[in-house]
Amino acid sequence: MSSPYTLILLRHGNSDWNQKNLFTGWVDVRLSEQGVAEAHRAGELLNESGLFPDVQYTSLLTRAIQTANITLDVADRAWIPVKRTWRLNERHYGDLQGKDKAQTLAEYGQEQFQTWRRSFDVPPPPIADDNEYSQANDPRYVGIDGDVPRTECLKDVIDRMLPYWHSDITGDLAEGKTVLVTAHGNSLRALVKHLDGISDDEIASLNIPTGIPLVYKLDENFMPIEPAEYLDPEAAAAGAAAVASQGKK
Ligand SMILES: O=C(O)[C@@H](CO)OP(=O)(O)O
Repeated sequence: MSSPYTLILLRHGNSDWNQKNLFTGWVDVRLSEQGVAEAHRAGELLNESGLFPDVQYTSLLTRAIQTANITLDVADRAWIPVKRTWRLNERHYGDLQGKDKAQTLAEYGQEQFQTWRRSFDVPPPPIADDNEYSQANDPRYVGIDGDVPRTECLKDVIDRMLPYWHSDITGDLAEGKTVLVTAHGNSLRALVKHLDGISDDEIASLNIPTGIPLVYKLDENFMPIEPAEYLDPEAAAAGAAAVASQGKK
């Protein structure tokens, strides 16, 4: 058997705060009109490729949930089981949550801005619990394992996401299910880093576009047999470049 397992990764569609160029993290914003259209297109791309998800994973954030719902509806798979976990949430952006990316770049300079956005192990300053964009008292996180984060770097995301990959997602893959994971720019960067064996330095230049399914064929160790493919490679390249240049507008 050349490709036992199929995994599809999908970053949520463009959100209201992507559109406004604000650091988002765990702030629960909704899809923009563009994001809704991207989620539709993602469903069409699944149809065109003959891919049929058997189980859906999402974060606890509305933009991922909306994307999953729309995509599955278009793909005529709205009936499949859905599993939601905070472990797939976007990286908590600490005190940057709610701040304008262009203003932050102008205020702190390119090096600090890039360190906060893309370094492996330097988190932004923590958010105060009384900040309007804190999740310290958000009822959806009651009972999560440990405290609600006040900030996270990519390494922190890997540390909370990968155990779930091993405990839950690979279990569904092992049963031969086609798994669709609808999550976020940085939680998916964390998973792609693991799957593609990307170094701590090189991951800085990897950006994931919104709304375009990325398909992995995995072996029995749940590692890629071949490079993953975006279902619309041209749009994916343009989308990734746009993410990389955020702040410069
Ligand atoms: O603001 C965020 O939460 C993320 C994703 O939108 O942004 P960035 O690409 O800057 O990590």
